[in-house]
Amino acid sequence: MNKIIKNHWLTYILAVILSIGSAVLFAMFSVRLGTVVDVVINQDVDFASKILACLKVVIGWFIVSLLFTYIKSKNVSDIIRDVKKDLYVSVNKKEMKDYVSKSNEYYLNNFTKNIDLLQTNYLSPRCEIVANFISALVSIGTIFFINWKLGLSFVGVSLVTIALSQLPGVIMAKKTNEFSEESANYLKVINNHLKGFEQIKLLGVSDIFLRKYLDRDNQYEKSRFSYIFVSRLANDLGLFFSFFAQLACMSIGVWFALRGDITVGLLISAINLLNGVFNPLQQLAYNKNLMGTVSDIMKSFDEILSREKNEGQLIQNSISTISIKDLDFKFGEDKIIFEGFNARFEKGKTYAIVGESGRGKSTLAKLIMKYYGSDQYRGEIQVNNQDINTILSDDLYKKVAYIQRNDFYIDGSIKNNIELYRRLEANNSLYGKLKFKDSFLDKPIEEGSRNQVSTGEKQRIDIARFLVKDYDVMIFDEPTSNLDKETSEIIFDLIFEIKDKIVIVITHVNDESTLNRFDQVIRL
Ligand SMILES: Nc1ncnc2c1ncn2[C@@H]1O[C@H](COP(=O)(O)OP(=O)(O)OP(=O)(O)O)[C@@H](O)[C@H]1O
Repeated sequence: MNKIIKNHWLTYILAVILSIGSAVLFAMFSVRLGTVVDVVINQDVDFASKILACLKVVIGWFIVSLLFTYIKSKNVSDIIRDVKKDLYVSVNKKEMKDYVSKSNEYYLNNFTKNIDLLQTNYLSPRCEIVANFISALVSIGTIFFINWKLGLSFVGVSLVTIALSQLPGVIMAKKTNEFSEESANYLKVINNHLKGFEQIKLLGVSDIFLRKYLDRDNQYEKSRFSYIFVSRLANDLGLFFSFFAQLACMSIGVWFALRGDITVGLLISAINLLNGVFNPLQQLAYNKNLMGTVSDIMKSFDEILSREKNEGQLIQNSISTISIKDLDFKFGEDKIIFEGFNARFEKGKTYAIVGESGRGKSTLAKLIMKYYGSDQYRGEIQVNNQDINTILSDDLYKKVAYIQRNDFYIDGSIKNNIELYRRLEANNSLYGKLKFKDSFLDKPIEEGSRNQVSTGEKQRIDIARFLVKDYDVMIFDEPTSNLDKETSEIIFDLIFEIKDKIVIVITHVNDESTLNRFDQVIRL
């Protein structure tokens, strides 16, 4: 994160320079305002030129402040754009095992809510805090210039104000984290309920799910309330301390004027300069508290951004064997899936993996596809006698296809959904074998019309996405589960047409005639 932020040092420095300019012009305006008052009191003839000088400074201040706001916004939006880009790239470069260890909503929350919090609670305050500090410094410096004793007294009062304004920072940090966490939980529930809309409706369980939703939303809104309240409270407390401080400073100023240490005009200048001290100081304390709230969010970004180097060897030659040796694997402490399991798959042969539901058929495919790390199982999984953990994952996925049911679609035609933006050669014979007519391939599958594609058709789309490319190994996970007998036979015919590859089919089909077509049937 810090690296991305540092990359935008130029706009940040520019913003700092402009904030110095704005503070200096504000101080100049305050001093000139005092001279205008003194001119009036002394009935000087130079009144018009003093007013004009004052006006020029105000216009200058406005232009510089406008530029500051523009550059600050640019700095913030450029950083946000880069953070999001890096997050997207990092998520896509994650190893399968790392990605699936977190929920989709965890990532979604980081791309949305946490990005917003990064902007409001860190990047914007980060620019403003410097402007706040500089404004306070220049204004106090100018007061020193008017009268150093007055300046010294103001510094004392300011320091006390800053110290008191820090108090709510710790609570603010806690409430921000709670708000972010509750947002992720909320996203999870709402996302799931929307996905399950049809089931909820058809089962008539809307009321139950409404209650579940309200429970979760209640937690979320409570955390939002605490977050907003504590943030506002911090701001109001800052204002409260600042009012007291201004009152104290003003009293000190009047006392100096009464003693004749400063003129009435300079007293007015000093009082106006107090705006350049206390508003920014109050903002500074508030911004500092805000910036302290995002440390957990930053850690979360860093966690996503941290990329294990995608290292590993390429698979030498085309894949001729996959061996599983003495595999022990369990979920949690007691759900044993494999114990001393051995299997060997060879090029040119077809394998059926059968077994009752929940035995671990898909888990076996996922182990080969590195969904689980080597620290999660014992034994060895080898491709061409190379341990899969030493193999570059992307190379594995280039050579091994794992075809499973999924609901990933892009807006476009069925053909676009098979091709998924890849430049592929025409596959008319494959489409013909899969019974895809031209009218079907051109059919739109956009948001809203997805229900117009049947489950069996979707299943064939899933299969076609992989069959259009050349792989050494093809693992089909229940390729015919939603297909009629005739289409199932077409799919099996297609599968058995595949030559010179390792073909593994996870299936519930148990008719002997189909199973007999495989070279080996592995029963789990
Ligand atoms: N990430 C996980 N955490 C905990 N348990 C899991 C996880 N993934 C799967 N399981 C459990 O492990 C068991 C094996 O799952 P798997 O999907 O491999 O079964 P399967 O043999 O393919 O079943 P089916 O034929 O029903 O698809 C199941 O009981 C499943 O509930």
